Amino acid sequence: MGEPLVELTGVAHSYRANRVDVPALGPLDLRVEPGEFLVVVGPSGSGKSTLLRLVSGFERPTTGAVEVLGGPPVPGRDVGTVFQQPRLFPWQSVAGNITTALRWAGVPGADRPQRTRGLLAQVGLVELGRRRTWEISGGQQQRVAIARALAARPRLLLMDEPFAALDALTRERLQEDVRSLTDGERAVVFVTHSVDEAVFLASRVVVLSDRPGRVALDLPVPLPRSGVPADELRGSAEFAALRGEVAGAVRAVAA
Ligand SMILES: Nc1ncnc2c1ncn2[C@@H]1O[C@H](COP(=O)(O)OP(=O)(O)OP(=O)(O)O)[C@@H](O)[C@H]1O
Repeated sequence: MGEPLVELTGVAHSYRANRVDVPALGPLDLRVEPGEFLVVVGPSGSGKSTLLRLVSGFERPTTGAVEVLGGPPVPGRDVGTVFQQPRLFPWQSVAGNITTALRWAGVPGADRPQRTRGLLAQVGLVELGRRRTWEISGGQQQRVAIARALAARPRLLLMDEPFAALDALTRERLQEDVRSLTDGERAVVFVTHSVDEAVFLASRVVVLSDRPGRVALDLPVPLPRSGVPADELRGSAEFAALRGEVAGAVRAVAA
């Protein structure tokens, strides 16, 4: 095993609300290696978003240590993030949103047009660069959000229920595209409520228990990551078996 991209050691997090500590997550240990597509599933309120906030550095753990790339995470520097809502700038074009992200990432002005075109191509939106963000569909907006998150070439991509607001067909198409976002270098941590989505996307699924979330199941998903059509994969016996195992764990923690 190489150097982990993410390492959580004895991490627990509580929020303080109305003078009461509300335990939200942990204690838990978790490592994410380069190339992993980790999908986190768990009941509502089990601390999934809290986990992402700790990894992105927007929140510090109450106890334990969070390390990203070997040190404490610096918000906005180490990771790209995609949320449930695309959060695009409506006063900019599709391409403009991506160019702005490149500028924030410190990419020199002369390189930005070419990098913008490359990112548009990567998310299948070359034709739509000049449109305003309200002139494209919800699925296309979420593609722009993904391109924007990739602008800084982050080693780690965090995705917090990014497809929850999309229709089923659009959601499946985006899942097929997003599945290939990991490579030997990059890892993805993806949060969802959907067991099907988890098994389709993941190279590994973690199921969190009810609040405060702890690791109830940590399951490798050894499905092929290329060369098999998505429909065939979703219809396979291996897929069904893994889905059954994850669904069983989700039912058990919810009971
Ligand atoms: N800023 C906050 N202040 C107080 N409590 C909070 C805060 N943010 C989250 N919580 C509480 O911490 C717990 C975990 O919240 P979190 O949003 O991480 O869960 P989640 O698993 O992402 O939930 P969901 O699936 O519903 O999005 C919940 O009980 C929530 O009410």
